[in-house]
Amino acid sequence: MPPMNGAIMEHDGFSACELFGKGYSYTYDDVILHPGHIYFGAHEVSLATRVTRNIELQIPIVSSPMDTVTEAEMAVAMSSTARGFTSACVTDTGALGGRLLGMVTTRDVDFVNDRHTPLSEVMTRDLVTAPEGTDRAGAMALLLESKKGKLPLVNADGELVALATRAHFKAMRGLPPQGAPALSPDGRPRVGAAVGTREDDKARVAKLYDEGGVDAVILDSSQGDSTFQLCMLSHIKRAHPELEVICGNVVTGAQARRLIEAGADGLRVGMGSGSICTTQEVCAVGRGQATAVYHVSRVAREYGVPIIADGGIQNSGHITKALALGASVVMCGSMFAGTAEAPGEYFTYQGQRVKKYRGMGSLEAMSKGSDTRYHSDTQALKIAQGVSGVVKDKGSVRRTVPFLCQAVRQGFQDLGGKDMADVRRLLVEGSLRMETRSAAAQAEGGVHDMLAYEKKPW
Ligand SMILES: NC(=O)C1=CN([C@@H]2O[C@H](COP(=O)(O)OP(=O)(O)OC[C@H]3O[C@@H](n4cnc5c(N)ncnc54)[C@H](O)[C@@H]3O)[C@@H](O)[C@H]2O)C=CC1
Ligand SMILES: O=c1[nH]c(=O)c2[nH+]cn([C@@H]3O[C@H](COP(=O)(O)O)[C@@H](O)[C@H]3O)c2[nH]1
Ligand SMILES: [K+]
Repeated sequence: MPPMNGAIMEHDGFSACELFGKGYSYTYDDVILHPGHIYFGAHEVSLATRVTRNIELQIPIVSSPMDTVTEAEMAVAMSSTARGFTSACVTDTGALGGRLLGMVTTRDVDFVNDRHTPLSEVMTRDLVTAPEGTDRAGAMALLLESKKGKLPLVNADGELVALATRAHFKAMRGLPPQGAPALSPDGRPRVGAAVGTREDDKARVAKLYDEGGVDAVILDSSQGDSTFQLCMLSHIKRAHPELEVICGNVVTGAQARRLIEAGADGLRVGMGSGSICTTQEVCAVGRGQATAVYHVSRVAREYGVPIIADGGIQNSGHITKALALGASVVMCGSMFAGTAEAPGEYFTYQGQRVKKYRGMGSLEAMSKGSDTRYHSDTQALKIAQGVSGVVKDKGSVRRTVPFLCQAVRQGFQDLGGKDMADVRRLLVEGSLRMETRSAAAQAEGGVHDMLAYEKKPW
């Protein structure tokens, strides 16, 4: 049971409401959270959350919709599902949960030239299966024994519940446990896509929804409180009422309220906080990210709308702070740029293995693709709001993300919050205490007085 919180009685530190009401713009490093009381193990902490009103995720981390961060490979890895598909299970409903009828692999279709051949004519019906609940070790043993590549898991009624594959187990060797994938009720990996707010983006939304089967779209603007977003939002809600719409970006309660009242199912928070962003320098607008997250979350919570803290995340501590200050999800660009799953090839820069990372408002990105968004095809002057550069090789997100999540679980444990709702309760009732750090306190909080050291996060 959570204990009575002594911190309030001690009047130590400040509640978020007190700290963020003082007229300063703070970011994650300015603020330090006070520990609460630990009464559970870190392994008991659940990070399950919502990214929109109706979409649940198993972990509170998503990758940025940027052309040097997220394409198909990143999306597949972030949803914690198997890489690539060379086979398909056939069920009587055409979906997970239906009765398993057979399986089609490349061996069944390699020499079938008529692409209209029904799967029922070529599929393998005589399958080795395992009962629902078979664990990883059991599935691997069965794959070894049967010498098959695929092992469908079925329940007592013969309905498909999962598929274990040799390729997946091989790919996962040496990686930490990946956690449960984020799936829709019919078993598809959850996916969202970013769109603009111009007339031709309506056709893109229709394609994404009808053919791509996306669960959510993000209206992707630096300043989301615009007539353009309100028009696009109302169009999507009329044309595709089932599609969840995330609006943004916003940094104030007023912006948030207008978009939520117009029907936004989620909000993306952050203006100029990104590692590649120059918006605050160029346009003079934005907000310190911790302050932005807190104030937007206060308004969004009134409506039960989740918010995404977007930009400026540099470490697991920043993720814990963003979630503790009211975000339901964090969005990372630079953390995931330079990973194996990010688009682009590695190359050598000053002796280091690197990949390209660039802002979507950089001159380079504008002249490739996001060009027409800025009307720069018809206007002579291009004003960049981002930079283009390189980041170091960061390995695989399949390694990074499980460690980040474990670090956040430990952060939640230190705060005394068992899950997102618990941490939210601490914030709202004011028992989550915090204060700002002086420059010297920030230096003390980092590594100091070492002649040489290696900083290995995990
Ligand atoms: N989070 C952040 O701090 C920032 C993010 N970015 C990223 O850069 C990219 C581009 O952002 P934005 O420049 O804000 O893109 P945007 O497409 O929202 O806006 C580009 C320009 O087009 C105008 N516009 C949009 N819809 C219109 C319509 N229907 N009719 C006429 N004009 C219209 C806008 O007012 C703006 O001047 C996005 O990926 C965004 O996430 C850029 C700057 C800051
Ligand atoms: O001012 C900006 N100019 C840009 O060109 C730009 N491109 C992306 N973004 C935003 O930055 C976020 C990623 O930030 P991080 O690298 O810090 O994770 C992303 O998720 C975006 O919100 C931009 N902001
Ligand atoms: K910045």
